[in-house]
Amino acid sequence: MSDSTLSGGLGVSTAADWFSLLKPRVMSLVVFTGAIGLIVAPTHINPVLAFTAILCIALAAGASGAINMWYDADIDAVMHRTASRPIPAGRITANDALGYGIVLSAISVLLMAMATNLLAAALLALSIFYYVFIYTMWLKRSTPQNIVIGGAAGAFPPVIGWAAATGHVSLLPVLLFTIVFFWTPPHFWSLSLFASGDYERAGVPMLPVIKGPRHTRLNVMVYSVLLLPIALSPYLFGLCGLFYGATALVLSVVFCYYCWRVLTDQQDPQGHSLTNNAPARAAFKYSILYLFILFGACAVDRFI
Ligand code: HEM
Ligand SMILES: CC(C)=CCC/C(C)=C/CC/C(C)=C/COP(=O)(O)OP(=O)(O)O
Repeated sequence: MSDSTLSGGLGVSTAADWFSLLKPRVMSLVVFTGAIGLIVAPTHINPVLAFTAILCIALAAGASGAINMWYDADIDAVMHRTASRPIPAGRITANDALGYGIVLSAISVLLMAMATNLLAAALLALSIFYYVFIYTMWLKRSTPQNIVIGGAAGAFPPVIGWAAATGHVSLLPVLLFTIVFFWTPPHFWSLSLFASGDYERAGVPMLPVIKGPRHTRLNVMVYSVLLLPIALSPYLFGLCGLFYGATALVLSVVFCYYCWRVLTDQQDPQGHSLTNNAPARAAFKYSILYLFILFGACAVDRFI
């Protein structure tokens, strides 16, 4: 426990506040995809080192989340969804969060280098750099394509997991990267359809704010269709078996259906939802289930 002061007032931070700076719920899926990258790699790695590598991915993802919250404290304070986070609520100072993020980032990269290899550590450092500098500091506030380009940061973990186990990168982890890359737009733009008021208030140029809901719905649909063959590609390239292929097909067709519901949601003439964005909320929830099951199937496929 520690006392923290922000210009707005005095707050007392709890361990839960420090934990929440790591964005644990979002990061759980990031860490899961990283763990799967490690598990499906052909090389056997000592279980203690494997656990350490996964811990490093979790630490790095969390640390970059804390640095993101330091940088974004101004917009987080304006958005309803984020206003109660520890920095805007005044329970942790922005500087403390920055120091925490930097220290954890350094520990994660050094520990990864010691426990596994330099390639995994370098990729881990690159993903922190990408999320903090490319997405958070540069793209997020400057272009509605922010999450397409910036989303690459969240796609690195399976490659890092694979590299930690093998010391190199090959086709399967690259395909897993590509899956997360094409999954991110329908995941985030579904959410942005029902959270666009927040982004508009904060002046963040997310797609629905700049191009409107109709254009965003179309993009959600297009990316879900593009994702279908990409999700199937590990099977089509012979790197995963029929179990994975069938799971990917069913999951992806269902995802396309959810996105179709987003596209054809009842709308007013400006394209605003008349159903409180029920289809977009459903597609967002499903997107998370989709990636968990798809990556889970990839691992199961290796062992059957
Ligand atoms: C630039 C890319 C991305 C953006 C902008 C984004 C944005 C968001 C936002 C704003 C939320 C709502 C979080 C909240 O209310 O606290 C969310 C939820 C979530 N995201 Fe993403 N996301 C991105 C990529 C990813 C990636 C790559 C993953 C994992 C591989 C992921 C996993 C999740 C999960 C699991 C949740 C649900 C958290 C919960 O249960 O509250 N996201 N995302
Ligand atoms: C290993 C490693 C470093 C992985 C990086 C993980 C990563 C980049 C995840 C991206 C997902 C994410 C938290 C987006 C939040 O966007 P936002 O910051 O705009 O969301 P917010 O409005 O909730 O702050």
